[in-house]
Amino acid sequence: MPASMPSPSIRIPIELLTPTAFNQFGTVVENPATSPSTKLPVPHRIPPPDSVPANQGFATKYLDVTHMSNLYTLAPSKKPAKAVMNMFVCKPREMRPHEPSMSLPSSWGDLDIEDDEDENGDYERQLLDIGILERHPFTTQTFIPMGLSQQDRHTQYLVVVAPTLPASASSRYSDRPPPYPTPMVKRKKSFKDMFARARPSPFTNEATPPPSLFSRLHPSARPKGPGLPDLKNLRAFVATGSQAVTYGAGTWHAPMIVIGDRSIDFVAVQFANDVGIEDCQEIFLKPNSTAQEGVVVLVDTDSSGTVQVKAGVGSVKARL
Ligand SMILES: NC(=O)NC(O)C(=O)O
Repeated sequence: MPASMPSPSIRIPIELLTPTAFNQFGTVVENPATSPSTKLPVPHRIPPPDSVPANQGFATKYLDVTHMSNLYTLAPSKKPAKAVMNMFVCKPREMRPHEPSMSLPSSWGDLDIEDDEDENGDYERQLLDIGILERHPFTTQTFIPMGLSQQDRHTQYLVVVAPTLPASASSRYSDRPPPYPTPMVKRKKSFKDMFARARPSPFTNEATPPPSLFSRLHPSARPKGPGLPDLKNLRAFVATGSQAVTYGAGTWHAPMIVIGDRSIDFVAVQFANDVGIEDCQEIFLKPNSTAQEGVVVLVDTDSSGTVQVKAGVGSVKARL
């Protein structure tokens, strides 16, 4: 893994965190009955998880609300992982004042980057520089905020994620790729075994290859591939205190970002084996020589400090 990669000058708008919008990166855990997503048009909703009555009728139990994966059996060290819960107490980030720039708008979503005022002219736009991304190739990671309500408008958090570039597009930055889970291919010993892998199979009617280890995982929990982050398609979502988020294994993400008045305590649930490069891989984003700035999230807040949604579902005058 290179220590850094060149980054374009790019400005990212903020979107509403919804299960559908976050789908390719992992899952959003929230109460389906009170989720802001219930107000979205039907095509933007994901069916709620199955539920059953529990606790003698005093609870509704939603089943399998997020999908965890432990892929450490594929790690080079073979050191087994254990399930861990860590706590991250995340301080509010410093931002810099807005200034016009020649930076490109992100290639995802519509964005009028000059639109920084409401009808009363009292929105404030600030700039948040994203200088590092990280991923956990062998595990999902779930961040659960504590003590923050859905109504809290003075403190919110951002989830910043990037798709993964194809490995071929990443090779020019790296000679030695860092460890990444790849399904093991067992060596076949007999001709029968070798032919059994041919498709269409001479021995069965199967026409499709056997399912890989990853296809048995929920799509949100599957590893995203060994490549570097696709910075041009980076996305930034604003979450409320009633939402937890699970990053799929290997999803490139920024360290948790708190916007507002106070720290947020998160419990983070994941697997870990204490081998540094297998647990966490980081990459620094260095603006390239011609870039005026690097990767920047545009953070618009109203007079109460509420982060405004500027792209994606619910962006038109949307409020969380
Ligand atoms: N996401 C975040 O804030 N941090 C991590 O993922 C970590 O494991 O350090």
